[in-house]
Amino acid sequence: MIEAYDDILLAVDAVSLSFGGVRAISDVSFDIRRGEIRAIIGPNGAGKTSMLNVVNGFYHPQEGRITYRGRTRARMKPHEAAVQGIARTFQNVALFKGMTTLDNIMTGRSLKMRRGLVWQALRHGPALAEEIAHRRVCEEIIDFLEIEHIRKTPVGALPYGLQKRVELGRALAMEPTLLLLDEPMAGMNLEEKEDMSRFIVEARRLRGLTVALIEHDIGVVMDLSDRVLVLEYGRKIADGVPDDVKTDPRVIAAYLGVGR
Ligand SMILES: Nc1ncnc2c1ncn2[C@@H]1O[C@H](COP(=O)(O)OP(=O)(O)OP(=O)(O)O)[C@@H](O)[C@H]1O
Repeated sequence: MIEAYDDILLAVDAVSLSFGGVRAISDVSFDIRRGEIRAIIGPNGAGKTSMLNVVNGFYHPQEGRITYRGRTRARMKPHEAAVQGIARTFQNVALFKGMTTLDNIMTGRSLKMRRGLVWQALRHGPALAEEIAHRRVCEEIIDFLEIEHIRKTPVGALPYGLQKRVELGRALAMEPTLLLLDEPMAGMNLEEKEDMSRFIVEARRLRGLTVALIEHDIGVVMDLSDRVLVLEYGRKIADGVPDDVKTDPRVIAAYLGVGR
């Protein structure tokens, strides 16, 4: 298991984010501990995706601070997030649809490739050795995610559930410290959700990952997560272990009870 479970990997402190007149996030603070699976839930429009975009540097909050691995950041671009070990998947799958599963997962390695494009194109000498090493990492991920049978299939031809799995593979290929998953099980049937849950738990165990995920399926969230942050209209209304959050009257009123 993870040794430093109590360490804070990421702290969000009094963050507020507006788009023109729309306040997407209002004064939200929470943290993510190293090695935990942290869920962010809430009704539609609660600010969940905006929060992931703040964490990975895609949006810059007007107020508040983000501290990652002990360093408080000013502004950060998404590609810097990747360099710092933050990877993410998207609500609507963002893969190269004409490329195969293997090639899509290989794109997750691009930051780790040391040889330039010319060397890569020549596929010769050190560049070839490097490519083989990257391929090996990707093949291991393909085995791990049980998608060997589709490794040469263009992802556009795959059912949605498998595309989500390939997207997870690409994120894992980045060998992140913090993995952000935006609705990893949306549109999946029960069996696919169980598979995805298993992969997330195993990725955490085997790779020492920390995971933050947005998910609407409350059953999955409560089973999978160590702690759950609940947002409503951009505000934090609850934060704690699943058993406490489940029974919190504000959460029941805002989210669980009315099925919005
Ligand atoms: N780029 C943007 N420009 C303007 N408004 C935005 C933008 N992104 C989000 N918003 C607004 O901010 C609020 C929070 O949106 P966000 O997508 O973060 O919520 P969410 O909880 O992820 O919702 P959902 O569950 O529907 O994905 C909403 O009112 C939304 O319309």
